[in-house]
Amino acid sequence: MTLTTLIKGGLVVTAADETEADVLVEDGRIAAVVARNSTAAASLTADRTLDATDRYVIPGGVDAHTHMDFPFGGTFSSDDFETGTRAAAWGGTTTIVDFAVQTKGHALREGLDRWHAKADGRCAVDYAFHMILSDVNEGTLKEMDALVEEGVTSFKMFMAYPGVFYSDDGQILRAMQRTAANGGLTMMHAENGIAIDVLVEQALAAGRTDPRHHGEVRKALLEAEATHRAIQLARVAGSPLYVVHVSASEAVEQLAAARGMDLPVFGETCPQYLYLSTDNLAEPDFGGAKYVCSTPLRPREHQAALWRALRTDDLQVVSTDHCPFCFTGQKELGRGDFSKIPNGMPGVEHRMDLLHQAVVDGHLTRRRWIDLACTTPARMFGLHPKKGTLAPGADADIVIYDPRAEQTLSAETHHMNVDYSAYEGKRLTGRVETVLSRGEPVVERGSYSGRAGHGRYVPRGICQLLN
Ligand SMILES: NC(=O)NCCC(=O)O
Ligand SMILES: [Zn+2]
Ligand SMILES: [Zn+2]
Repeated sequence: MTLTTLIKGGLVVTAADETEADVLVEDGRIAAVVARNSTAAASLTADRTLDATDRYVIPGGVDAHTHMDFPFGGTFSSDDFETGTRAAAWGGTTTIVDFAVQTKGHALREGLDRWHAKADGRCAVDYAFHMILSDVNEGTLKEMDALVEEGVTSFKMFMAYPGVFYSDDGQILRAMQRTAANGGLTMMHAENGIAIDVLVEQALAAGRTDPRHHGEVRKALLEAEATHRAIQLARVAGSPLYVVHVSASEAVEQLAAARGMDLPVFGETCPQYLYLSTDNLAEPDFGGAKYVCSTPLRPREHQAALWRALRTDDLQVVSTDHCPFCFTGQKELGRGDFSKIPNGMPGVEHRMDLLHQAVVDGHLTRRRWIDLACTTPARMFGLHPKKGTLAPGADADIVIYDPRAEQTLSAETHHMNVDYSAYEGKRLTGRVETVLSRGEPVVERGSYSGRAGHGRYVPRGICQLLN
């Protein structure tokens, strides 16, 4: 017999509402959300009661952009599915959507099977996959239809990284035409990689080898240009478009203009672009390498545009792009040549808290916090209403959140498998207290009770934001 759980006394916050309500969980699903002043609330009983007095009760986070055990620059990201999903659970994220990789010259199926093998039996929370297209050809295009049918409904392409993941405009157009026909969503890493490589070569030839030059050569205008081009290609193909890790205000302008024309164009940013900047990339003694990611961190002036776009819905999702590499032995591969620093930063554990801090600081409302971190990612990637909300029938992925707890982020205390924190010493108000994944406690009042293998693969439907 399965246990029933009653979460009592909290403020239930969803993207749509804030209600003093109690939440009843049965068989891993939400059975009822009952307003506290109703007669029904008085008669609710369960095998186990969790006290949420003075706490928020929110949906588990949906992080739609992670890279566990991801190959880059001759190494692999340092979190695998076991350590990465455990850290996600600690941070109140109960679903991740990771990127399976097609290797050049190989089938999508081969890459997807490899990602299933990496994740199967290892995850602490539920997971799904996008597919990275590294080699768009006739075979790839045919396979895309089958993947959409089986629940891998989004495909990432790269206008960056020539010779590695890069697709040219013709390949991009063909793949977009395919998603226009099969209901898939095209995701784009929008940076002009061909032009960037020229600037990289020139910088290195001039002796500009430090990490800060990574930010300088990956120019905001080259993000904006690629964003513009991706939008026009999507228009020609008649396909929806989701631009990942947007960091430049000029790229936001492109998205806003497209959305102003009612085009099905969406965008995501990440906490690192909201809180960190080129100042971090300039940290001495190669310290800037910790912050090398692409798109790169930008000068602080870009942040206001990103916060504004999150409020006005020109950006709809905040994901982490969690792709950690240890400083020792991994980031160090690029000492003396910034182009050899593996690209990516850790973050899967801190997204919910960093966005709650945005509520504290007045950038976002509580409901918008939940919308950006839980509900819209679930709808964008075909997981709603099973994931991303608190409503009868939804999976009981629930976080009890203490909005007044104080914490200081540090590599000493985080749970990600990486030897530094991008936010070392940052003080935050608010903290995840208890996390349920399909009704099972995975974090209980600050101690871990999850297990590898609890997390299940979730096939996805198509994007739910299209008319
Ligand atoms: N973002 C990053 O620097 N690394 C991960 C790969 C990608 O998303 O481009
Ligand atoms: Zn990318
Ligand atoms: Zn990424």
